[in-house]
Amino acid sequence: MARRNRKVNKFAQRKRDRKEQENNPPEKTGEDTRTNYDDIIRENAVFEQYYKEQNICPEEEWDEFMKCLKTNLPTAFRITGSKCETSSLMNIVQSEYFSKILNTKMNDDMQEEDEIKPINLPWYPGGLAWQLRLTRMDIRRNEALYKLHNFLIAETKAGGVSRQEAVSMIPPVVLQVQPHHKVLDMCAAPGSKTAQLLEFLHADEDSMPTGFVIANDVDNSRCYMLVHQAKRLNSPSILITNHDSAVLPAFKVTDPQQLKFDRVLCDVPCSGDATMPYSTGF
Ligand SMILES: C[S@@+](CC[C@H](N)C(=O)[O-])C[C@H]1O[C@@H](n2cnc3c(N)ncnc32)[C@H](O)[C@@H]1O
Repeated sequence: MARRNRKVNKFAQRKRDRKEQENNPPEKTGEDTRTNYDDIIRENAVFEQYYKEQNICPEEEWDEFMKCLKTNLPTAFRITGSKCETSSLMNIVQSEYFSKILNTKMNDDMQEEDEIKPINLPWYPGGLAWQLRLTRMDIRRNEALYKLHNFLIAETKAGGVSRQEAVSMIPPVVLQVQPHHKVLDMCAAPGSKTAQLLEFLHADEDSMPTGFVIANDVDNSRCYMLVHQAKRLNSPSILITNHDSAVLPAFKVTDPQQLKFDRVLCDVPCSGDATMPYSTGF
């Protein structure tokens, strides 16, 4: 009962905060120095030469390939939290924000209506993941998008929403983590996938998971991002370690003596070359 009351109070407070933050975006720390991709890299001969030498696409498709690399990625996010919280938040997102966006009359210089339409990612468990095009220009010019943007920032901070590219959401879904699983996330920072693993671990709300997630990263400063994730999600079922995964020592436990994992995620660094959009700041 006490737990339920705490949830209700927390939700009522969040509702009040949400109303306030909708019109007042959270303060930004420091000057926003982010720049559109086109302004950062107009031409990069070395980059192009490198990829041409890999022969990754026929010469006649080169321009199309480069155009594709320069396309801004859509904004994608997941609704997180307990079942009761996620369904309430889903209702709010759909009734208060998406419906207003869909009813918005688009200006001539904005994106086409179809492009702005929020898309539910059908493969994500519980239908909790969404994707939409949310460019800085549109946020500035459209009140419904501006409010959604502020809402997403506030909810991300509160732990109700996690911003994550759709493609990055796939590996933890495929792993099918169960509450009893012992999970190792070898290259975990900043922790988007760790957060998903934890959410799947806590899928049964009536009992605490018997499994856990060990989230490791070689970079000490990035490990603090993992600490932030753990605090944000309020889970006691995570252990953060700071080690080179290539030489990760065996974890000694009392019974059995050496810890064996049910699931291992190894999300090694990539070039990032295919994802060079500009950010909306969310
Ligand atoms: C692609 S990022 C991981 C993103 C993360 N899985 C997520 O979803 O938020 C790669 C991470 O691997 C870490 N890393 C690189 N070499 C490593 C190593 N030898 N051992 C452990 N972590 C390593 C980097 O510090 C970086 O944080």
